[in-house]
Amino acid sequence: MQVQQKLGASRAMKASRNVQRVFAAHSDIRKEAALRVPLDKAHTFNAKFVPFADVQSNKMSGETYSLDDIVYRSRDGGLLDVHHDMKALAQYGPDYWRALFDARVGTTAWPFGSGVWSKKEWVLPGLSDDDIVSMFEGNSNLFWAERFGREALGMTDLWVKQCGNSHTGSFKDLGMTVLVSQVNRIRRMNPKSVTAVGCASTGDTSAALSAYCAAAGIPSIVFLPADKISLAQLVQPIANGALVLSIDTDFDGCMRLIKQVTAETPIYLANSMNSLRLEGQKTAAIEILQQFDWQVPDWVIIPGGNLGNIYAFYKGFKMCKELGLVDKMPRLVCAQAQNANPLYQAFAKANGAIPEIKEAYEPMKAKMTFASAIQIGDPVSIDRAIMALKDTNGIVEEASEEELMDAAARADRTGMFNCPHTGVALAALTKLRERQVIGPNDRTVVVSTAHGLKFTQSKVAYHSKQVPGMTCQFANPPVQVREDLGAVMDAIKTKFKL
Ligand SMILES: Cc1ncc(COP(=O)(O)O)c(C=O)c1O
Ligand SMILES: N[C@@H](CCOP(=O)(O)O)C(=O)O
Repeated sequence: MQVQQKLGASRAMKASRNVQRVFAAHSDIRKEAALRVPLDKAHTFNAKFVPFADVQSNKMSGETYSLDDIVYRSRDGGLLDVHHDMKALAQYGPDYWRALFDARVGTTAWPFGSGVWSKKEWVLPGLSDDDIVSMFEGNSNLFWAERFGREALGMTDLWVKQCGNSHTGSFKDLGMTVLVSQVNRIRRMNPKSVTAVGCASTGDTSAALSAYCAAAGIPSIVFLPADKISLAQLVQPIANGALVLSIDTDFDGCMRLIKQVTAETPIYLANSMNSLRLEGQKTAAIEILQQFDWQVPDWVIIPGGNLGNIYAFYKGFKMCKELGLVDKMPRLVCAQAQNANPLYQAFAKANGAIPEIKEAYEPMKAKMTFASAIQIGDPVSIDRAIMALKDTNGIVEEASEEELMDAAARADRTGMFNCPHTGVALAALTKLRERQVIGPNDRTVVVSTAHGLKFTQSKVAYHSKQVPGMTCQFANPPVQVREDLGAVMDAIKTKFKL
């Protein structure tokens, strides 16, 4: 044991040195990366696709696919998962991995300046650094929501992980860098294999896909439900040069179509049904642990739509536990909008008994919600989400339109600028605090999934009190004033009771 610890520590020091930039006479950081001393020539890390059912049952059937294969489903039509050689990773010990990941944070060394690729050995270990398409995504801030926690919820240890403070304004960048990098490799090996990359989207996936494809010079195509996404989201793929199809259906309809199109053409599927995406998204969980100096929070609350992200978080936490970087798992909460809540309905029907959720589950027709990016009635990753909840003693909670808008607006009053989906998570937290499920001193992380600036239409409607049937109790409408000192002074006196 001691020998392993010693080995771990010396390898960790070596690992830290490995991160340093080579500062050759090149201005190109890709070339610098090629000159870097390899981590360990002997390493045998590798990853492949396996049926998700094998992961669920913890029994490998022997059905596997290379990550270079264009395959989204197992032989029996089930989901796939990216399976890492955990034995090879375990040879290096927790000190090694912690030191390596910590040493890479915030560098400009290619590709480790990215929060995703700083964990490359756990993401896509076989990918050449040169195939990576990255905008140094990740490393998002995790901040102490001191005033909101204290005043609104009586909490001392509330944190918000700002995954929306990212290149295209949502957590989707984390998954898209991985997927587009892998496509880049596949196209390099066989240029005719993938003509374009496509997705169905409620706005954020399409923004991330089109940006990463544009960075790599790969054509992209996005299927959007007409009139159901925000203007800021719509303009992103347009600006990045994607083929934008605005389709007269909802997200679930777009998803059905893209599945058919990608099954019949050399268009590669970029939705989270493709498990490559989740390999990038899982790094946000590892980052949270790293930001807490490898301490595990009690709760992590995640807004859920297509339900890939909750599984990605679970997988990130689980890998850290399995490889000994931490000693427990947080409890996960999936927060859904009441108007698009198939998982919540099943959870309620099963009286919270997670093993019974699958039987109780029924897809639904999702209704309009301000949390438009999670207006999804038939989530592709339902089985993945159930596994994540089962293994973490998880909970599902819902938020009505008024609850989610109020929660976002109330938290905004303490300096945040939340998207409605983060509002769903904050409303779920409020309910769990009211019922004392989450305690006043429990360390709790709310995952903020998108930037509020992508959803200004809903905020304007709320603050103008233009939402039918909603009190908008935290509205702060602008005061219209004439260009006149007296009128200005009156407005100030009224507000501050001068
Ligand atoms: C802003 C935002 N929050 C939350 C989600 C939910 O993530 P998932 O679909 O992985 O459950 C999505 C996308 O669905 C999203 O775009
Ligand atoms: N909110 C998503 C919906 C699609 O989810 P995905 O993770 O399966 O791509 C979006 O922004 O499109």
